[in-house]
Amino acid sequence: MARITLDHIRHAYGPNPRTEKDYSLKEVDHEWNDGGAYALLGPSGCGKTTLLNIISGLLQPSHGRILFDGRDVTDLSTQARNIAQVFQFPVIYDTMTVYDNLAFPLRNRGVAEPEVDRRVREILEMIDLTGWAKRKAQRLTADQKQKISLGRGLVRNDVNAILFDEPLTVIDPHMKWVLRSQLKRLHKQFGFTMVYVTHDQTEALTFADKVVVMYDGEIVQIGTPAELFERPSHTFVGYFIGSPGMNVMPAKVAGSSVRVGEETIDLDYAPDTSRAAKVELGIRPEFVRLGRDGMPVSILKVEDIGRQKIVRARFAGQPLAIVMTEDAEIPQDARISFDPAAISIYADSWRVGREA
Ligand SMILES: Nc1ncnc2c1ncn2[C@@H]1O[C@H](COP(=O)(O)OP(=O)(O)OP(=O)(O)O)[C@@H](O)[C@H]1O
Repeated sequence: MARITLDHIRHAYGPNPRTEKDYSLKEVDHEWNDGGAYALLGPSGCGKTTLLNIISGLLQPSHGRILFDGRDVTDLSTQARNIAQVFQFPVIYDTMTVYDNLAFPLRNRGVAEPEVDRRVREILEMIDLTGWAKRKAQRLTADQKQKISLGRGLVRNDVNAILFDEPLTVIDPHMKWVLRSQLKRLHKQFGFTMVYVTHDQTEALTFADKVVVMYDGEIVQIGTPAELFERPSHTFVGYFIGSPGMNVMPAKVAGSSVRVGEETIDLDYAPDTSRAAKVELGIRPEFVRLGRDGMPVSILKVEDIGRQKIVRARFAGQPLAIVMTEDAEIPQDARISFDPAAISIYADSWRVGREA
């Protein structure tokens, strides 16, 4: 497995890119750890596949270099990069048996038959197709074929990295959960470097140690699931991670206090927003306290979602979501306060840290 260095990578699909807007992938300059499980998460069109294809060698970046364990592989083909890939739709040989499909990547590399057999049986069990080993792949359902693709991606343990591009899209919801947990287990057991593209936050948060959130051709945050939840670096991360997403409201900062509408909230630090055209306050619905003390709020609606309820309210002229436990009481004349440690201030959409 390999450490992957993305050295000032940028990509434009069209010729002669001039402005930032011409780049489908804006500058990425990061190092991803050997044995790390990374998820690339973001909405459709944000550049996830572009970045994955640059890592795999299907696409040459317009600028920058890519290194595996310090070795420049920018000009190498996918095959020479020694990478396994699993795509959204099955890539298998229909006329071969399930067993032979899984054995193919190993036999291709000259692995001895007893070892081929051991690995293939292990994978067959993992993807729950042991009973189908001798069947021709063409007889299988789309779901089963995709499991073979996944198996082919995992069967070799000498690859530099395994890249997954939305691999579970065609898999049914229960099996999705099973396979995701197995991927996680395999990662722990073998320490593969894995990069997993998805637009589904649950998939990203359960699979990865580090989630790479992309928005509009840019990486806006790389963090553990907890970091993305507690300290979203960009308002987009706040919206995109969590359900409901973070409350983001226009604000004005003066020293160590912040105004939202007519309300003033004290902070325990003084964020520097002096150069920002747009200043916002972010607070996750889980960290808004609703009770008898604090600032006035009008309650519009209460949604019961099982063990929790979501209160839809209006605060200082802005919509506000509040998450409460199922049994929490909502008083007649409800008021709110924000957990000071959970308030984030954003200057032109980027979080201004407490150290600022
Ligand atoms: N071959 C191409 N030629 C021109 N533009 C492209 C090409 N492939 C992608 N793009 C553009 O690059 C941007 C990023 O696309 P990309 O496929 O990387 O996003 P994505 O996050 O993987 O989206 P999705 O989840 O829909 O696959 C989009 O604006 C897309 O239209």
